[in-house]
Amino acid sequence: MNNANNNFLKVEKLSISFIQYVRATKTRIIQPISDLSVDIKEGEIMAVVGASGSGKSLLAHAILGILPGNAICQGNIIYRGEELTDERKEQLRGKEIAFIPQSVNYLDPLMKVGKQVQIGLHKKTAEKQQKQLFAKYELKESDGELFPFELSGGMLRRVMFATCVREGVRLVVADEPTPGIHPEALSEILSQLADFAKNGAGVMLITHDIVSALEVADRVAVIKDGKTVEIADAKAFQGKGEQLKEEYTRKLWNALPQNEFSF
Ligand SMILES: Nc1ncnc2c1ncn2[C@@H]1O[C@H](COP(=O)(O)OP(=O)(O)OP(=O)(O)O)[C@@H](O)[C@H]1O
Ligand code: NI
Repeated sequence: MNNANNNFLKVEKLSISFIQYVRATKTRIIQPISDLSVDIKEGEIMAVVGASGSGKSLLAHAILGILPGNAICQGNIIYRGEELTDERKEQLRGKEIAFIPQSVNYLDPLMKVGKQVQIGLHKKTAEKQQKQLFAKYELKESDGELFPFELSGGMLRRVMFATCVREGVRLVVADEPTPGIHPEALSEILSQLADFAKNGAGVMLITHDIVSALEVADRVAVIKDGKTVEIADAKAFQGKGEQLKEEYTRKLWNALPQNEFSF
């Protein structure tokens, strides 16, 4: 591995705190992320797993530069050898760095979904490309004329996926892209992520679904209470987890329904 590749994306000792107003005059600080480090190489899929509330979405939002205004973010985020400043994040967001958000509320409620998928595509070919993307994600052509509230959760998720398939994408951050997706579309989404990686992009796949993630991930970062517990090769998730370093990771692995009875 050369140096440039190692420096593709490096999140080092990230901490995120929020100032909360308890009463009119009193404030307190909460720190959901305190010591989080993760890195992604070019062409690699890094799964980020952890319980609800462990800080996965905040990590994604920190990389994208879309944390709420009252968040205090410390630590380093290095992208392709350079500090990812707020300004840089804004420049790259939706272009080199694609985001599939966890909540479908990120879609514009007042814009037809077909139009939303056309944003960022070359004007001349946008409509054609959007239709191809719809076909790829098993959306009907007529669905493009619908507003977000007229689509099911699974359909919305597929629309969001289509919005990030763009030429020139180098980093894809997908925050729980698979819930509510039926099995065929799920494998399509996983293989799309694998395609991004094959084309040289780095992919961060945030998910609760370790089993699906392992189908495509190269490594897995395990997050607990805003800290990195372990970063393991996907291959280490087998048997009873003997190759995993941390007790917490082994427990997570062994608690999966298909592993529970393997003792
Ligand atoms: N704007 C905010 N202000 C205060 N606390 C916040 C804010 N956003 C998130 N948090 C807290 O930070 C913690 C981590 O939240 P985050 O959304 O990153 O969790 P997550 O791992 O993505 O969970 P899930 O799997 O349920 O999506 C939670 O305890 C949450 O309450
Ligand atoms: Ni989340």
